[in-house]
Amino acid sequence: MLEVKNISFSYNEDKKNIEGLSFNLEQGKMLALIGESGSGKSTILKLIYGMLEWQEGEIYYNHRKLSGMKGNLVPGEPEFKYLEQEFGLDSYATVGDNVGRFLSNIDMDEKQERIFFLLDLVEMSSFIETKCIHLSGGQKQRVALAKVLAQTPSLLLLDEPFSQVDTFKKNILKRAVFDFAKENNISILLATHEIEDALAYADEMVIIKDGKIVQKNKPSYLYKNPVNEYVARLFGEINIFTKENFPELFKGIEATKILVYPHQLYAEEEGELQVKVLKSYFLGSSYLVEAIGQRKRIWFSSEDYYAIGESCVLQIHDYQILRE
Ligand SMILES: Nc1ncnc2c1ncn2[C@@H]1O[C@H](COP(=O)(O)OP(=O)(O)OP(=O)(O)O)[C@@H](O)[C@H]1O
Repeated sequence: MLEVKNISFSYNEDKKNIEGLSFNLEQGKMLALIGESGSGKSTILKLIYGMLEWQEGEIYYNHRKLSGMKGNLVPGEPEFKYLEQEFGLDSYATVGDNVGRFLSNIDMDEKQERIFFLLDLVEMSSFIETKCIHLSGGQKQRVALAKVLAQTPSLLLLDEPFSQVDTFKKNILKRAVFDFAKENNISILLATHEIEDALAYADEMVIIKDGKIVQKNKPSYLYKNPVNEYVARLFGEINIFTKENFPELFKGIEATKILVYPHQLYAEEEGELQVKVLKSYFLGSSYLVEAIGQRKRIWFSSEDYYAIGESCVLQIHDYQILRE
């Protein structure tokens, strides 16, 4: 179990980049750190890995207090692996050599087998003899993933691990990596902008803003109960209605601000909200329709296509109350 207790950290004296951060991560589980760019996700990974020195608080791993940067001759906790945004590969070594770099040479057949297994997992086995300098960004990222998995770490710190992998490969790769981690009881701390990764795979999500935790809970709980607009907006195109701007929508609703996801707004014969369509985005099984009503942008889902300029009336079928 990883226990982060009340950690604060500043790069310089002007401001705290991380403030009073506390969370736990049980062995074999996945926790996703989500937040806008500059909120502090990478800094948190670097602190836990031991590449930066925190000024306040404590971090424990399996009840052992981590001493951070000052406690290790070489930065980095030995049982942890960190996949940074820059990948950390040796460009002039082959793909196979990069993945096998820290594996034992005692049994060379076993080593080769392990390298091949991991490259197969990330669908890069045909590049085993290729020098990394000749790979694309997405291919490098896949090799880097195989490399951090090579020694089966007990905690994996991943910073935007699929950012350069194309959509075509992304889902296969995510499943392979996250399933491998589950089967091997590897804990994952994942920093990402991609909310879909967190929703589908994370056991818990920690939402970060300006170095502080805004909310933490299971993905399904956060989706249904975001504390404020910042958390709600992480879930994509949403509608926030205030009683002040849309009083007609608040009949029978005891709140002053509500969140309505696009799939909770239906175009119907009768409704409270008159809108004009700006654009329909085809999503495969449905359309996401962008419209304007009372000078505000409104998003709703529809099975039908709506043309630009078309008018329709929307009805709220469900909503979430925003407390802040
Ligand atoms: N080496 C550094 N020196 C000074 N300030 C830094 C340094 N690295 C990051 N920061 C600042 O710390 C804050 C958090 O940065 P961090 O990289 O952790 O954010 P992030 O959430 O990972 O962003 P992104 O999603 O863009 O990677 C930002 O305000 C950033 O400008």
